[in-house]
Amino acid sequence: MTQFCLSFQNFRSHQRKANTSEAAINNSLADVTRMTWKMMGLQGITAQDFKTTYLSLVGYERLLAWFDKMDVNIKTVLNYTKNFMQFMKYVNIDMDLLLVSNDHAEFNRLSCLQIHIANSRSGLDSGVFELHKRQMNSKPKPPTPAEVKRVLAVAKDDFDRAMDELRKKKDDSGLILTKTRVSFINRYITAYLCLGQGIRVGAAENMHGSEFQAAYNGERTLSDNGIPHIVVHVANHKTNVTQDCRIALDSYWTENFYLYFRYVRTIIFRLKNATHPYFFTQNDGRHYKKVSDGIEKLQNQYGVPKITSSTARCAWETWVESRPEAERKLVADHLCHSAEVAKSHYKHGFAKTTVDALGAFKAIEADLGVGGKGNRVSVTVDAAVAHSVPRSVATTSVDVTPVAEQEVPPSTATPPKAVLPKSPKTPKDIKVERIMDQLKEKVAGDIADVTIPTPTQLIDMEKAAGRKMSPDDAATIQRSLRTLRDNALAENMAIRLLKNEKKRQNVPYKDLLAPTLTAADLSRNKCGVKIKESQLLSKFRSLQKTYQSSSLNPDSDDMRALIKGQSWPYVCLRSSANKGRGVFANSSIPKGQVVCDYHGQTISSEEGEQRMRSTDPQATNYMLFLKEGKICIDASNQCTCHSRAKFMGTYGRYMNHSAKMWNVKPKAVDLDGTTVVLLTAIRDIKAGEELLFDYGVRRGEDGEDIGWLKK
Ligand SMILES: C[S@@+](CC[C@H](N)C(=O)[O-])C[C@H]1O[C@@H](n2cnc3c(N)ncnc32)[C@H](O)[C@@H]1O
Repeated sequence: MTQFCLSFQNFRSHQRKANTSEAAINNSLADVTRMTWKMMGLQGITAQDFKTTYLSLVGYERLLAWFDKMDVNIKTVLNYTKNFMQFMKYVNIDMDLLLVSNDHAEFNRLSCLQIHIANSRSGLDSGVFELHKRQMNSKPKPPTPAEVKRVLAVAKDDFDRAMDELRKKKDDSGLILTKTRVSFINRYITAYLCLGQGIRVGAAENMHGSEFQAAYNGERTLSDNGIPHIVVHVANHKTNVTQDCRIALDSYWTENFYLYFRYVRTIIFRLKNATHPYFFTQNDGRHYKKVSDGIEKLQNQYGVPKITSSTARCAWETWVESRPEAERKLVADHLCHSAEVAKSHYKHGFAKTTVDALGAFKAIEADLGVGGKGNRVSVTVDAAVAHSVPRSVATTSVDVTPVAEQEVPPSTATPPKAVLPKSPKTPKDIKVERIMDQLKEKVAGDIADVTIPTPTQLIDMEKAAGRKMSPDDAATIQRSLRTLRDNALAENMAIRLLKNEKKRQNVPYKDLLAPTLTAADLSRNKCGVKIKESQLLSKFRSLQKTYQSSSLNPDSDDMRALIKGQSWPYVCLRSSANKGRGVFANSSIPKGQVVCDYHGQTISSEEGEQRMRSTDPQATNYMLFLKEGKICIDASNQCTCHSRAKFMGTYGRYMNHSAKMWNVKPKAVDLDGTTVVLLTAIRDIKAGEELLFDYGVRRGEDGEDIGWLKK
């Protein structure tokens, strides 16, 4: 008891020196006491008997098992262990004073315990990290800058054509612009500003005609990127955005802005018999209000991914997060972020208040290369994309209802956060991190110095400390010490398991050893995580199944993210003549590419048939019967992995049938215990083609003739 109290005092005085508050010290000590008493309780030791020697490895392992059994929140466990580890440091200080000279074995024993706790703790840490990673992977990711550019690329032809018509007019007499045209031109230009230049909604709306005119007349020119462009300063605005902004226009855009200014605006004004100071106006001559609406219409019309200017900014912010400081600052500048916002997003504490996105776009584009870089499914943006949408769709008339005056965009004072924003660290976080770093260093140093004792030596040490240690416990300690240092043991263990599994299942060894498996699983072991046999084996089995059934690795984080986020890059939903909705290629698809998945509720065939019987035979049918395994995937009802709204938008359920012209084939795979049907292109598919697969049935449920089933 004396040693324990002394350590408490030591702990207190050291924490006070580190300026930790009394409340925090008391909290830590409460954790330590709780943990120690629990360890003792689990070993059947009463408080009266307590000595440091009872802080044993077995007790600690039992404690972890107890946490497990009680389903204690992992963060609580981390907290307890953190405090316990810190405390142990001070026990060791005592040990230095009291034990090293007197009781070498006790000192060694406690060192082993401390290392073991560090080992488990980093295991827990990486567990939390894994969990976080999995959660993040299951979230839909923001679009990449390359995807942002697609919005503009797809509609560019139509825009150029519209502007060409304007260009051909010598004067504006007799020039007639339909409302649809005006609306489209407005949208395209504002989309360019919001998406292409990263200007927040609101800023460009406040651009004055006179500002553009002044710039056009040569008041301001700039060519610091080697590309001549004019810069329009937008200084006078009414929104609560606090920055001025600069819009940089290359010659292409200067001319298009001019055409807009010269013809589109004047026509609108003449129609409405009004004058207006603002550069952008609606069809009825009013100030162009809700740019984000316009952008959305453009995206709907052209069937390109939904990107608002805020998600465009998210894309930049997310992308730039992993970039060097200077680049982060550059993007913050270009995105017009205030110092405050920039600080919380990128933590560099400074942002200019101007926009010169052309430079940023060029710099970042150069860096991204074709199709983008980074951890996302990339979409290649090339000229082909611009032609990828059938003209019939492109010329569909759009709703040009003027946007109501009061539809002011939501406050732009608080720009949206990047998708993976790191919340600002509190002083406490920083302190905890520092302490943890110190501890890690200490532990790492200890490991480097400690010669790993053999199990026999460990048993002897325990004997010297007046305790008994079983050979199993000794082996556990040794293993935990070794896994901290290298993977060899864990690797051997895995291979041994594989070999046993091979014998049990009587399958070729190489089929079990999936290429990504050992690397991914064993690398975690660098953190000292013990491999659980059961986990390893179940992973091997599911991998084995999925590898056999698909050429693409379905058991990959990418695949999970695609399914969860339904971020399949090659497809879009459109209406299909006489068939309801259908899935279409939004760009050319190479043969062998998995285009999307079909999933829903997995039920038995019998249950599926029963459900079919109880629904209206005329209703659209979303049941997919798989001969293999006699199961049915019911995609009319919500799956377990998506919300109802999200599930209704999953692509596979909208894929139509063709018996003769199918271009996609289904393949069932097992993904984390759920059957998912992956749909793979059987040939190169052109942009705009409808994707079809053979439902495998030629007659109706009651044997009736159904024409489309045979085509
Ligand atoms: C899995 S859903 C396909 C999506 C469906 N088109 C929709 O809009 O929800 C299957 C249903 O689509 C329709 N369908 C599929 N292929 C078709 C085709 N080739 N011709 C006509 N209708 C078709 C049928 O009504 C069928 O029950």
